[in-house]
Amino acid sequence: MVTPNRALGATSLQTEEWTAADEPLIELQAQPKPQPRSAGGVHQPDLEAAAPRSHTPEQNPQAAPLLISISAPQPQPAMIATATAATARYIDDEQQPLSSSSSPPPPEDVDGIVIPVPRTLQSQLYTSHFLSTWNSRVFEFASTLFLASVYPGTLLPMSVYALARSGAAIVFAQPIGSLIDAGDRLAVVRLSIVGQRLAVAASCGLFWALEQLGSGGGGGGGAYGPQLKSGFFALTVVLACVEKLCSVLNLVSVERDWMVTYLISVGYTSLHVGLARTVSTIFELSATWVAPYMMKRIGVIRGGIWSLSWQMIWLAGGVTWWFAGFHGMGPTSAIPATGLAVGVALSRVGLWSYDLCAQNIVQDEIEPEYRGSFSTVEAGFQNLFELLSYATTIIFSRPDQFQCPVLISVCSIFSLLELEAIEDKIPSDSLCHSPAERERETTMEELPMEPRGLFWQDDFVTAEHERQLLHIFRHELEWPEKKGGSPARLSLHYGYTFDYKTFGVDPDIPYKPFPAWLEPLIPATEARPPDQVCLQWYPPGAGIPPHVDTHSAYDQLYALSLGAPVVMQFREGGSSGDEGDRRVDVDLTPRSMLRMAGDARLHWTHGIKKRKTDTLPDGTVRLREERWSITYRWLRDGDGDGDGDGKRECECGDVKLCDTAQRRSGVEREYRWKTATGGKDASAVENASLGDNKNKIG
Ligand SMILES: O=C(O)CCC(=O)C(=O)O
Ligand SMILES: [Fe+2]
Repeated sequence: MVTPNRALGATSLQTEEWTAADEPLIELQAQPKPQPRSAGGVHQPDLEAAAPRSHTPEQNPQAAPLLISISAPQPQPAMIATATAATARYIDDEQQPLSSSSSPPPPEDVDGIVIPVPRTLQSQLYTSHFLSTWNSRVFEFASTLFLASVYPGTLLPMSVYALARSGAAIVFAQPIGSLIDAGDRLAVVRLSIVGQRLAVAASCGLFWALEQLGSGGGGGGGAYGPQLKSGFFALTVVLACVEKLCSVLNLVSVERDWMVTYLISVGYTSLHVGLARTVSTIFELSATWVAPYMMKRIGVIRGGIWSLSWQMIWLAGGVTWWFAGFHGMGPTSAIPATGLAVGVALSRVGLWSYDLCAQNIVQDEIEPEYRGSFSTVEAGFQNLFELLSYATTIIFSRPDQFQCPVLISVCSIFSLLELEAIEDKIPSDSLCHSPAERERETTMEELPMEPRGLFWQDDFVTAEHERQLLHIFRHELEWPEKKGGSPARLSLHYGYTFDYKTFGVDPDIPYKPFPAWLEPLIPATEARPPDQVCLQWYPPGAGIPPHVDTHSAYDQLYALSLGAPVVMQFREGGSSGDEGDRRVDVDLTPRSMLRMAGDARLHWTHGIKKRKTDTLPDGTVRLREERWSITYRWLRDGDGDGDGDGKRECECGDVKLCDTAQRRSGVEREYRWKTATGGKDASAVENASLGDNKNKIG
């Protein structure tokens, strides 16, 4: 479809001169930087909604996955009993919801001793657990702020700090688990609380001392200032590890048994629970292999959608099973509980896979400088849903009300998927059509404007396909070294390499086959594949000088735009210094394919100014962002003029822009370049436009 107003108006940049010197990069203005699309449309809400979410090993290495999802109900008195059961067993006689007539008898430990849990202990336990979780989260956030203020301008200390903290949780996961399993549970909870508080208090003192020492290594502390600062920092790292381990200890020792107890209360033995946990963990871990494979095959977005769908299907199945049995057998019957447990365990493959897909999208979509704030907002949402989960289980705390939190949780997950789908504008066929199939459906239309010969196609690739491509460009390709300080375009070449001395294919450089990602991007509108394809990366601020792609060498020309939009300027007849030549700006929108033919190809130059913003016709100043383009070139037939010499020649006769016309009219090569480029260095422009030297092409 032809986009109206594609041409941005021939006058908007009329007075600007186009030389490197005259084109200083416009510094970032007070333009609001486009906010990252809220989570690239796929931000990570807490999919567990009404259940505490701790599905990464780092967050909760020990907690049973099953527990996490089904532990939504607050522990009933009987549940607390086994939660703290290492040395004593309690049952609250007054409340005993699990020993109602329709329920099996309350759980007993192997010794069969049951001791009531005092209400005060229950509420203390809840309060303490709430405070521990709160403490840990606030500390995590505050420590980042402290470090940012102590070490401005570098992410290194913060990263070391966070890495050590998370690393400790992973490395010490096993010993912590053994401590919980082997020790006195109440003592372990106490140890975790005291340890966490002490670590936080000591860290605060150290942060204060670090602040006093000043930022950037200098400041206070006299001659020993820097060493002191490093020492203090090392101590804060150790304390962060202690704090993290204590918080995991607390989380696991208090929360884990809710689920275990629930399953035991419906008739599970310890062996059954152990088996269920193992199977569930295997499911979760399988996502580590499933997700990357899936992303490779169908892309991150579709991978994310498949993961969410998988999650929903199993959750729906589990919940249906559970509800079906709920009225018949009661909440404490093993069969409905097993149905729910199986559904939840299987659904978690989807949750983990989704998380991995979302991480990938965040990496690709969110600018590095926003990733920090993005992650804190994300963490905020997780905490919010966690709080909501506690709230629902406080409101619906009896086992016969357990269906309410479960229902709320599942509904939240379903509605979140709906939101994701709407926000990401997932096309209805995106689950089953490959991008390659879709992209050939449309055809090119000529833009109704001067220069004639610009053919356009919106959405040559889908947004999802584009995302996959950008991922490959960013992470899988080897780009040539960047030279110089200012933002410069980098190029990679495929197919034949053009030799500017002979104006033919360079026989010394072997044909470089098109990589798999390029194959589906070859325009199907030409009789044969292009002879040369050039992938170019434009960092913000980079451009390409005005030029015509060598007439004699190449016939038609296509350019696919990916990433951020950019304004390309066409100038009539090349710049000969007079200001009368017409200029037309064309907004190259992402995923669009442009074909240059006729006048636009032969008699107008094209180029992209080196600057950090583009001004649109309505006055909007748009910040440049990373852009990639793929240029496709077809070699002209040799001996097109029929004189038998086999030379590639162009018959357009434009002495200003055509190398054949210039050669025929005796214009010297050097001069020819200068004419075409308004006096700029010739080879620089040719290299700029057509792909640099042989070495780079490799
Ligand atoms: O980046 C583009 O879209 C066009 C690049 C170009 O003109 C060229 O490579 O010759
Ligand atoms: Fe070009």
